[in-house]
Amino acid sequence: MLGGGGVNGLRLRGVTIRYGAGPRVVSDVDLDLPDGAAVGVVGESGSGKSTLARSVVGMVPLAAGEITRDGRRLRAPGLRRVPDPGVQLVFQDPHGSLNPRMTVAATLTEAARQSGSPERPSLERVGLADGLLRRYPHELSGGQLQRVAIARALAAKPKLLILDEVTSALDVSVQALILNLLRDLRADLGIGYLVIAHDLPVVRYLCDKVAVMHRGECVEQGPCADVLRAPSHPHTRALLDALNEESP
Ligand SMILES: Nc1ncnc2c1ncn2[C@@H]1O[C@H](COP(=O)(O)OP(=O)(O)OP(=O)(O)O)[C@@H](O)[C@H]1O
Repeated sequence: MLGGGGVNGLRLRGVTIRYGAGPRVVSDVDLDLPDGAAVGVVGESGSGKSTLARSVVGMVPLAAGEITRDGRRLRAPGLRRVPDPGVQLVFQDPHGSLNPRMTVAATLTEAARQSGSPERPSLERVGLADGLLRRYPHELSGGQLQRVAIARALAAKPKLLILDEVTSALDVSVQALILNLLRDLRADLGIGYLVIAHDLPVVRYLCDKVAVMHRGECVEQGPCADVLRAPSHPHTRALLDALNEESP
């Protein structure tokens, strides 16, 4: 069923989320990610960024609104979770997101099988040597694990990767390498990103547009250059101050 009017890319309209009978933690959010676009979502802790990201892949249900991709309704209240391999989520903590009892090769083979892909995603694509295929997660560094998690997400040949604080758990020097990798992947594969981040330089590095969340609402969105340099909303200014943002 078409819910998004045949529009290309991911579209969120009126997305509202609550956990159980609790208060709304995301309220009436509209967001557009045309194919290949990279959009950041920033906001203080608890503002609903991760919840919004999880709703896109169907991990949390919507209380109101809808999410469509290429005009196909994926998420809406009461709608059974529609699988969409075109959107993959990469988590903050690669230790928690990879099965500790599976080798890298087994993890990637399993991801390929689940997505119906004939071939295992390549480690070279994410800057790792094939020699790591036989290792288990505990034998890898945080940066290597995050690269494996990214390779796994690429198995389904997604149009969009949701990156939920993917560099936050890593050392600063490793963060830069992962950001370079993500930028290269986008340039080479044309995939889009929805980047959830505390860190505004991360968003500025990876994204064209940014949306600012405050207490579950999207209070401002627009090109990074406009929003991060000359925010119009007081909460964006407060967020920039809180993060000790330096003038570019
Ligand atoms: N599983 C859950 N059950 C109940 N409430 C939850 C759950 N997960 C998150 N929340 C609440 O939803 C609100 C939004 O949390 P969320 O993690 O989406 O925010 P966030 O902006 O991603 O924060 P952070 O940057 O700290 O990760 C918070 O008030 C949080 O306590």
